[in-house]
Amino acid sequence: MPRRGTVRGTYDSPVNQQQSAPDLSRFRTSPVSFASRSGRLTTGQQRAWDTRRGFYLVEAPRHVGRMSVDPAWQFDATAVFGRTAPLVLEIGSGQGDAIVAAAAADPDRDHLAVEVYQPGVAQVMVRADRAAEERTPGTEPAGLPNLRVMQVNAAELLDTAIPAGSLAEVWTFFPDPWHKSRHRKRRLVDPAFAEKVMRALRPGGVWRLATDWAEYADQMLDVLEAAPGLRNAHGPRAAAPRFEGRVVTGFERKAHKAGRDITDLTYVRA
Ligand SMILES: C[S@@+](CC[C@H](N)C(=O)[O-])C[C@H]1O[C@@H](n2cnc3c(N)ncnc32)[C@H](O)[C@@H]1O
Repeated sequence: MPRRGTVRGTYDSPVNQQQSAPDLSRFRTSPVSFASRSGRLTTGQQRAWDTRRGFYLVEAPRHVGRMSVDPAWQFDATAVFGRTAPLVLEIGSGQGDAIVAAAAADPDRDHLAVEVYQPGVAQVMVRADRAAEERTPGTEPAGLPNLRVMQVNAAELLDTAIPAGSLAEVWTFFPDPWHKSRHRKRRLVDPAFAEKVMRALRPGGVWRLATDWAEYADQMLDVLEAAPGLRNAHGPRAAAPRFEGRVVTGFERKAHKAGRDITDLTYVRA
């Protein structure tokens, strides 16, 4: 039986925390790639959360944890965006730097940011309204119509909610490295996760990754080169040139300061 503290730290908090006798069938049995943390929202983030989540946030019914997705639920891109267009999904979008810039620059594609950390989710909304306002200064921000955000575990979203073969691109920039050996099992990019991404990508769809941990880059290469149905766009075990849509974030700046190189990777679904 999992100890409550262990469950919260490694497996995502249960949905039914308020029950005095929790239903343990609704606890996760495998570790998640994120730490269960509740950050304070800034005033601007709180305002965006209160007033703009009706527009930007796509909510999914939960299953075994606060960030889980009910396996019966389906993401319907046509209903969400009101049109059919190529869809880019960013996993662990952080503060939304890359996905908001992409949505603002490319109105012909739709964009879905997936992030578990609430201040990050709210910051996507703040940035998106700012980008929309820059496009049409002086008007009340209607927002970026081709951007939405979800606060869920991306692994579950990809597993069951995203229709097979529906994504044009998946981005995974600076996934948490979990560098202590006892935490390695929490790394996002493993064979099971690669299988989920592969399933969700359309044929010819592209998975872009970046990391500043050389040893995680090696793990990514081991996993992705062995993944049936994925092909390295630049040749076996080759790094990709820096993806120009990958906006420089604090993670990259910190890595450079510490003398770590960034590895970009690009894989194409056969
Ligand atoms: C190191 S940060 C990088 C953020 C951003 N990609 C960047 O480059 O600035 C990793 C982010 O992934 C999020 N994350 C980790 N596991 C996740 C998961 N399973 N689903 C969604 N978000 C996740 C974390 O909350 C964190 O914000």
